[in-house]
Amino acid sequence: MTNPSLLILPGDGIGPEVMAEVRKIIGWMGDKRGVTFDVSEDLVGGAAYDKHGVPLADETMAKAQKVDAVLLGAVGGPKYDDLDFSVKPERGLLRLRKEMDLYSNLRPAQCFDALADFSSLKKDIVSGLDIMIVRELTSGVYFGEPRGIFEEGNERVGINTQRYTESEIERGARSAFELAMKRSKRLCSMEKANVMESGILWREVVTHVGKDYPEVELSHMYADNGAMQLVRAPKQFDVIYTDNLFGDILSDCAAMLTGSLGMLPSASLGAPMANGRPKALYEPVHGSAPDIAGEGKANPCACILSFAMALRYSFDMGEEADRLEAAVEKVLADGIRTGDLLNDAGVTPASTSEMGNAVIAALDASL
Ligand SMILES: NC(=O)c1ccc[n+]([C@@H]2O[C@H](COP(=O)([O-])OP(=O)(O)OC[C@H]3O[C@@H](n4cnc5c(N)ncnc54)[C@H](O)[C@@H]3O)[C@@H](O)[C@H]2O)c1
Ligand SMILES: CC(C)[C@H](C(=O)O)[C@@H](O)C(=O)O
Ligand SMILES: [Mg+2]
Repeated sequence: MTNPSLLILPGDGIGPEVMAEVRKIIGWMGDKRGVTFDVSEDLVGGAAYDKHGVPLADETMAKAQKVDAVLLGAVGGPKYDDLDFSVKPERGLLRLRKEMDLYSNLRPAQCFDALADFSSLKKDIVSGLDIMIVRELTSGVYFGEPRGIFEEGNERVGINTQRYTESEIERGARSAFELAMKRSKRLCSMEKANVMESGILWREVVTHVGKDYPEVELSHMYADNGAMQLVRAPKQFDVIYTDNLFGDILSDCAAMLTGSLGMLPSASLGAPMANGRPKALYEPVHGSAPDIAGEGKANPCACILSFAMALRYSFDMGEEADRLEAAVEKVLADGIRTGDLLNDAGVTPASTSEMGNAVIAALDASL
């Protein structure tokens, strides 16, 4: 049997720093669990632009299409702010999502007990929180045409188009309903049907798909209210299904419920490949964090937990994923924290690599 294959794209800023900790875990799995991955590595984002003049080389795209799963760190940074839009680092990530057709983006927000005190919200509001945002990832205003900056009379106009077909809404909805079936059978769909035609269609299609899942309790909410409800009473939600842009914003918002953006993993899944595994890319929800890049301060948990999602969703290794998640939880419970999870100036934060080493020690202790 061939080993499962992984393409690692560390990217920019703190991307390579947090990915180094995932590499340690991949090594540990080979040494201690007899699970070996065929790992290749390549460039994405600004790092790819520096070498190839594009944020994702065609060869890298082709490799991503072939592997069982892609792990991505983060892209972007101020160095690239003035680049032409077509070669900005973020375009590399968007190309991967679009060409791999990764339409279902799972962004879980789970508040570990050890961090309940650390959230900016009151402990009883977030403690025990475990929600899943399903973000449609390959359409909507991120990709709709027409788009661009055009001359209009004596000024310019910037245009982006929110566009959704029924089938795009439907396939994402099915993935959200399937997840709801495995969880507590509650799904809340968020759009703005009060002001957007695409929102009206969204609500209709999701309602229609819901007829195939009679056990799932479906509700609808305007996305602005959804943002407010997420900070008012987040535990009312289980699975949330929403569009590309609302999902981007709502998931950053949900991140703070867990204590830090440095805690939120994600899985971007597409249709099954010939081997039955879904096309997949795993990445932390956070970006390249230019304000702390290069200082060894980044929290690697989001990237490590993204790898745990890869074990679960791409490789059917649910027990190994549970073990890794439990190891992260133990490290946090033991009080080992990077700076984003500390507010006591008297405590020295763990570095990125100390945090990764602590996870390895917790994994060792779990055997
Ligand atoms: N998936 C991605 O690659 C991705 C996601 C979001 C933003 N970006 C890009 O990253 C760049 C910076 O964007 P931004 O500053 O708006 O968002 P960001 O997520 O990079 O940072 C926001 C804040 O959170 C902190 N933070 C983020 N991740 C952290 C971690 N792991 N540990 C500790 N602190 C962490 C940062 O220090 C910063 O203060 C931009 O170029 C943006 O386009 C990329
Ligand atoms: C970097 C950017 C393209 C990306 C997005 O907007 O989708 C990011 O914010 C995310 O949340 O993954
Ligand atoms: Mg985002």
